[in-house]
Amino acid sequence: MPQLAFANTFWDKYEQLEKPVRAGVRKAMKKFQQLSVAELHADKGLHLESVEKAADRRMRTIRITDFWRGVVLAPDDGSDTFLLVNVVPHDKAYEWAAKRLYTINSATRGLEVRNAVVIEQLTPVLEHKAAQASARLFDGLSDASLSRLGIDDGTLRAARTILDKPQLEAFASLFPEDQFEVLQFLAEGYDEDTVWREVVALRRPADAGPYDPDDLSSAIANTHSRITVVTGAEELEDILTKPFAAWRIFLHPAQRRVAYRATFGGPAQVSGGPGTGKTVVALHRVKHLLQRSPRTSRILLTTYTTALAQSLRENLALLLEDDALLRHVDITTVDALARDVVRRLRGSVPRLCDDADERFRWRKIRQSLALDWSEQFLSQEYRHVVLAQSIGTEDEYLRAVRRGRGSALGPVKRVQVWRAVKMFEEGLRKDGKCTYLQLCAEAARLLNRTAETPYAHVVVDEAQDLHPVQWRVLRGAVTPGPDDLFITGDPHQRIYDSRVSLGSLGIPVAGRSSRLRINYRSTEEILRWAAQLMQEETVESLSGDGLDSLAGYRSLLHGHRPSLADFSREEAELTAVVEKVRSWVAGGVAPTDIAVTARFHQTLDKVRARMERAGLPVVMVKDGPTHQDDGLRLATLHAMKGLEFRCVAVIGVTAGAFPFPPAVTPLDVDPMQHRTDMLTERCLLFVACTRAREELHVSHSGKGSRFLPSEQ
Ligand SMILES: Nc1ncnc2c1ncn2[C@@H]1O[C@H](COP(=O)(O)OP(=O)(O)OP(=O)(O)O)[C@@H](O)[C@H]1O
Repeated sequence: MPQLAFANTFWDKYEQLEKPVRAGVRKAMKKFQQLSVAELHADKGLHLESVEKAADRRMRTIRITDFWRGVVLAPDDGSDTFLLVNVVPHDKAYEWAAKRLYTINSATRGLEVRNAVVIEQLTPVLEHKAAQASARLFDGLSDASLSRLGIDDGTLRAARTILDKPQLEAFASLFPEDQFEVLQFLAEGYDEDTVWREVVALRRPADAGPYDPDDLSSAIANTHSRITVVTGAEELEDILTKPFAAWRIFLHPAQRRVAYRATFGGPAQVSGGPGTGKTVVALHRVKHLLQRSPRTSRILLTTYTTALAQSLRENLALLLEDDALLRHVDITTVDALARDVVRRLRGSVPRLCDDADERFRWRKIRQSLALDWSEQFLSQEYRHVVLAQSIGTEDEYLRAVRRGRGSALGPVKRVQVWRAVKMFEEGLRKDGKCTYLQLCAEAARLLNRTAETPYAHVVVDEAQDLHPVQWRVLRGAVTPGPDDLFITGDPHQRIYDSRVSLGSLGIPVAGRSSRLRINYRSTEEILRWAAQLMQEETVESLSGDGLDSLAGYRSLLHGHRPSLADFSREEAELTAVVEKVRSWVAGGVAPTDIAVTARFHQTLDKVRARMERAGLPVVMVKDGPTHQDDGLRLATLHAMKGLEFRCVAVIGVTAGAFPFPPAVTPLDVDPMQHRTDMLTERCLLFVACTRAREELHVSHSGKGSRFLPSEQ
C-alpha cells in the first residue's frame, strides 16, 4: 500500500474549499489508502496525470471534481510515499504544478520546494542590477559557508544578487523554505555557527548519513515542520473532518525541540515576540508531560486572565482529543489557584479588595498621616518592595534593597512608609478583606508549610506579568526538580509592571532558556510597524537577569501595510472606524474575527452605540464570549492580551491617552519608575497592535501619541 503525506500548503487551500470539493478530496485520499501503487496509476477516477514541462518530473495532478485538481508529488525511485501539496482549480493546476521543484536540503535533509520558474526568470535581471551595486547582502559569506548551511547552487546564484533585507523578503515564497530561513538569519547578522545551531541542527536528523539527493521518502519523514505522514485510515479521517489547526500538527523545529524535549533538569523558559507560538508550545508541552507522567499525577496549566484560561482549555481539548487525559490537567489563573489553596488549607477566603478600594485606602492613609507621597507611590512601594520581597517587619524594610525604585528613602522616611503599610494591612484585616497579591502571599505561605505539593508539573503561559508573590505560589505548588516549571512569555508584552528575578525566587532557568523568532500570526508589514512602537527601548528579560530584544523576529506572511488615520474630531474618527469595520465585513471577514480596541471604556461605549446604529452587533470581550457568540469584539487594550483577530482597529491613540499621565509616575518623583511606566505604556500599544493577523487600523483625533511612528 502507498503511504500518504500532506504538505502544510495543502491545508491553506483545503480549509477554504466548498463542501463538494472537500468531499472530492476525501474520496481521492481514500484511494491512496485502498489501492496499490500500480492500481493508483491505473485508476480512471483518480486520473493520476503527469504535468507537461514541469520543473519537477515527479509532479502529478489528480482529479478531485470536474473543476478542481489535486497536485501530488509522486515518487519515481521505487519508494511509495505520495505527497499531496495543493488543491487548485482545474485550469490553474498545471501551471501551478509546472513551476514547483522539490529538492532535498543537503544540510537539514528536509524536503523543500521552490518556485523554480520565477527564480530562473528573476536571477539574470537581478544579476545585472547587483553587478552595478557597491555591496550585496551576502558578500561577507563564502560559497563554502553558504553551502555548508544547505544553500544549493540554484539558490546561491539568486542569493548573490540580493542587495538588502526587503529584497530578500521578496523571495519568501520563492526560495526553498530551510534555505530561506538560513538566509534570513544571516541577513540579521548571525554568524555561520549560530545559524548552523539555530536552523540546521534543529532539523538535521541526529543519525544523518551521507547525503542522498534522491531519497524522497526519508526526506519526507524528516520534514516534520511542513509535512505530516498519515499512518492509517482513522488518522486520515480525523485530519480531514476536524477543523484544521496547523499548530496542532506542524511545529517549527524550534517549537518542537522545546515542547517535546524528553526532560528538562529544572525550570525551563521559552521567550519570543508576539505570535511566535509560545502558547502553542505550552500546550504541546502539556501533551508531552501527560504522555510520560504516571496516571496519578496532575499538571497545572496557568495563565494571566480567566479569558485566556478559557481559550487554553478549548485548545488543549482540541490537541489532546482525550477527555481522560484532559482530566489530569487543571487550567486556571494563578489568582484562582491561590484562592483555592487558601480555601482548602485555611477553610475560608477573605473578601477581595478591588483596585479602586485599594487606591481609596492608600489615599485616606496618606491624608491621615500627612505624607508627602502620592497614593500611587505608596501602593507601588507596597507592591514592588514589601510584597515582592515578603517583608514582614519594620526592621526588614529598613534593610531592604529597593530594586527597581529610583527614589532614595532614608531610615526616617522608611519608618513613615512602614507605618502607612501597617495601617493599610490592619485596615483590610479589620474589614475581613485582602488584595489579590496578599491572597497569593498567603497561599504561598500555606503551601510552604505543608509537605504536599499539588502538582507534578506546572506550565505557565503569559508569564511576563506575574508578580513575585504569584511566582511563589507556583514555586510552592510543585516540588523542585526535573520538569517542575515550564514557562513561556514575552517581556515586550509586560503591561502590569511586575519585575522579577526568577533565580532569586527559586526558579533558576539558566541553561534551559530558548527563544522563538517566527511570528505565525501577523503579516511582516504589521510586525515591522508595531515594532517601531518599541523603538530604542531596552527591555528586561523574562527571568530578570539581563536584557531581551526582538532581533531576528519576523513573519513569513505578507499583506497590507497598517493604516494610520488622523482626524480633527472624535466624531469623524468614530464614523471612520464604522466604515472600516463595514469594509472588512464586506470583504468577507466574519465580525467575530474583527476587534475594535481603545484605552478607555468611555470610548468603547461610543463605538458600541455607533456600531449598533449601523446595524453591526457587538460583543464585549470582558463578557467572555465563546466562538458561538456572533458580533464584532470590543475590548480595552488590557483585555486584548493573548488574543488574536483577522482585523484590528486601535482607536483613540492620542497624545493624552498614550502615555496616560495618571499611569506614569512623574520623572521628579521617581526616575526609574517613570521609565518603567513609560515602557509599560508603549508595551500596551504594542500588545494591542500585534493582535492583528491581516489588517491593522490605528487612529486618533487631535494630536497623536508620541509613540506612533513618524513615518508610515
Ligand atoms: N507551528 C505553527 N504552525 C501554524 N500556526 C502556528 C504555529 N505556531 C503558532 N501558530 C499560530 O500562530 C498564532 C500565534 O500563536 P500563539 O498564540 O501560540 O503565540 P504567542 O507567542 O503565545 O502569542 P502572544 O505572545 O502574542 O500572545 C496562533 O494563531 C497559532 O495557532
